Amino acid sequence: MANQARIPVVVIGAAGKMGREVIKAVASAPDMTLVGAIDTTAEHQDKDAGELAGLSEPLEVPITNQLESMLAFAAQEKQPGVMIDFTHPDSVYNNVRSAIAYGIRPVVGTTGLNPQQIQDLADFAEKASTGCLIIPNFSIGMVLLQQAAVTASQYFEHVEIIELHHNQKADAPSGTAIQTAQMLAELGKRFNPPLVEETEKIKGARGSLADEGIRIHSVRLPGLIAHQEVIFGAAGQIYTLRHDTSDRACYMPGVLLAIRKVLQLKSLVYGLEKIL
Ligand SMILES: NC(=O)C1=CN([C@@H]2O[C@H](COP(=O)(O)OP(=O)(O)OC[C@H]3O[C@@H](n4cnc5c(N)ncnc54)[C@H](OP(=O)(O)O)[C@@H]3O)[C@@H](O)[C@H]2O)C=CC1
Ligand SMILES: O=C(O)C1=N[C@H](C(=O)O)C[C@H](O)C1
Repeated sequence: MANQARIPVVVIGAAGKMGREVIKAVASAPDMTLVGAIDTTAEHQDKDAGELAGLSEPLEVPITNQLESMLAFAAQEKQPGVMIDFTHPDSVYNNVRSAIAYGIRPVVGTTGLNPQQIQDLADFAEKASTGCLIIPNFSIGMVLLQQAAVTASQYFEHVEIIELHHNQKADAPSGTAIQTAQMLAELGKRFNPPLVEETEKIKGARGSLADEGIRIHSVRLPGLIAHQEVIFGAAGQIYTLRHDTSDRACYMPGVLLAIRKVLQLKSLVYGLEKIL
């Protein structure tokens, strides 16, 4: 495919665990080309993004911390550009606003945006008539788990979520667990009616309380990547749904799909299940 016809992609968080994986995936996609690799880590400035990601050949795209100038550069490409964000909950909101301001479509993997921030970004994307995707989890297995959980929640009154992640994760609960709880809460029924008055002898023992009485428990340990259980209970039975990741490559088909789909959108869409 001629270079002009490829989707120009900017990766922000390029030196991180997910950013490196995305760079490899974009480099191997026949319809995409990496035009920018942004990361604030001082020790990685000016390194070749491909080499940093572990590719045998350089991509001739240096890591830079200059977001605005990189967005301005991408905006000059003939094809509409996409920025994929895997950074940090503290920076993602401003990154996305900047991308939209330059006409670059954001695909957001970073979790930790609060509901007000998501609404603000939706309003901003709508006004700019620009596609934007916020995807708390890019793996197909998690979409299937969530669908099964929604089905089960029609028949169970008691449910708790346990999410388990590596201990370099900044936000808790995970974006995926929050989204899963939201999906169950959308049914409009209250879960976990109390049978006794509970006392937490140590604060937080019963986890965090999401909408409609759904509890989320967060585990952080080295050795984990990303895992989630949704546990339903009823008299005499337990129904457990579990998803495990063993390699961040599991997110890449979803990431590439999102890069292609965001170009067809004119507003903000939340969740991988909406674009499958
Ligand atoms: N949606 C999904 O399917 C998935 C989402 N995630 C989410 O993606 C995010 C990133 O995860 P992960 O890759 O593991 O994290 P990492 O910490 O490994 O990578 C983040 C990178 O972004 C850099 N960074 C931070 N702030 C900025 C900024 N303002 N501009 C440019 N670069 C910046 C960091 O630099 P420094 O370290 O120097 O701060 C780091 O190199 C998290 O929110 C995580 O929850 C993760 C996996 C899957
Ligand atoms: O930080 C991670 O690793 C992950 N973050 C996302 C989340 O918060 O849900 C997605 C996945 O769980 C991996």
